[in-house]
Amino acid sequence: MVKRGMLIVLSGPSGVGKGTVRKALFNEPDVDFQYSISMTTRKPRDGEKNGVDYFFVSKEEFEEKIKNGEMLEYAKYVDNYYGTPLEYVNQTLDSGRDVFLEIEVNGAMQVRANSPEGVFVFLTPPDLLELRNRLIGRGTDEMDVINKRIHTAVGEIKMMRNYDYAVLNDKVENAVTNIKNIVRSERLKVTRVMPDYLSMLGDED
Ligand SMILES: Nc1nc2c(ncn2[C@@H]2O[C@H](COP(=O)(O)OP(=O)(O)O)[C@@H](O)[C@H]2O)c(=O)[nH]1
Ligand SMILES: Nc1ncnc2c1ncn2[C@@H]1O[C@H](COP(=O)(O)OP(=O)(O)O)[C@@H](O)[C@H]1O
Repeated sequence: MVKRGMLIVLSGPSGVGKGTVRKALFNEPDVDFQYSISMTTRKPRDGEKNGVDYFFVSKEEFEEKIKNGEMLEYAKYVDNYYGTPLEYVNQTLDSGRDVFLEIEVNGAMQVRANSPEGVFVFLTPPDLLELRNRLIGRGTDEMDVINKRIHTAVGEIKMMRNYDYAVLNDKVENAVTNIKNIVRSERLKVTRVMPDYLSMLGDED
C-alpha cells in the first residue's frame, strides 16, 4: 500500500505574502508539493487565469458544490466564497504525494477538525503597518477592500495560537527556509516513520 502524502496548510492574513512565499517555495529544487487550486466567487484580478490561480465560479455554482459535499472546506471571506475541492486533495494524498493548501483561518480550522494529522503553519507579518503597506503596494485592491482585509487580519492573527507553527515573513527566503525545516522535521515524527513498529509494541508504556 502507498504511504499517504502529507497535508501542509499555510494560512495568514491577506497581504502577508502567502502567494509570494508559496511561489518561492515551489521553485526550490528539493520541494515537490502539489498545489491545491482553490475555488472562489471573487472576480479574477488582472493576469489571473481560471484553473491556474483559482477556479472562478458563480455564487450559485459554489453553493451547489457545497450542497453536493464536493468541498473539503470553505469560508466566506470579505463578501466572497473560497474553498478547496475535495477530490483533488484526496486523490493526490492517496497517491502518496504531499498537498499544499493556502487558505484562510476558518477553512484551515475545518481541515484541522477533519484531518488532524495535517501540518498547520501560520505566516505572520512583522506588524500591521507593514501588512497594510504590502496590501497597498500590491496594487490589486481598492482602498475599501484593503480596509476590510486589515480589519479581518486582526481577528485572523489571534487565531495563530491554533496552529502548529508560526513563521515570520520578514524576508521571503527566511520564511521559505523555515517552512522547509518544519516539513523536514514533520517527516521524522515517530508516528510517521514507525507506524508499524508502534502498533507492534501495543498500547502499554
Ligand atoms: N478557506 C479558504 N480560504 C482560501 C482559499 N483560497 C484562498 N483563500 C484565502 O482567501 C483569502 C483571500 O484570497 P484572495 O482574494 O486571493 O486574496 P490574497 O490571498 O490576499 O491574494 C486569503 O486569505 C486566501 O488565503 C480556500 O480554498 N479556502
Ligand atoms: N517578505 C516580504 N517583504 C516585503 N514584501 C513582501 C514580502 N512578501 C511578500 N511581499 C509583498 O507583499 C505583497 C502581498 O504579497 P502576496 O504574496 O500577494 O500576499 P498574500 O498572498 O498573503 O495575500 C506583494 O506585493 C508582495 O510582493
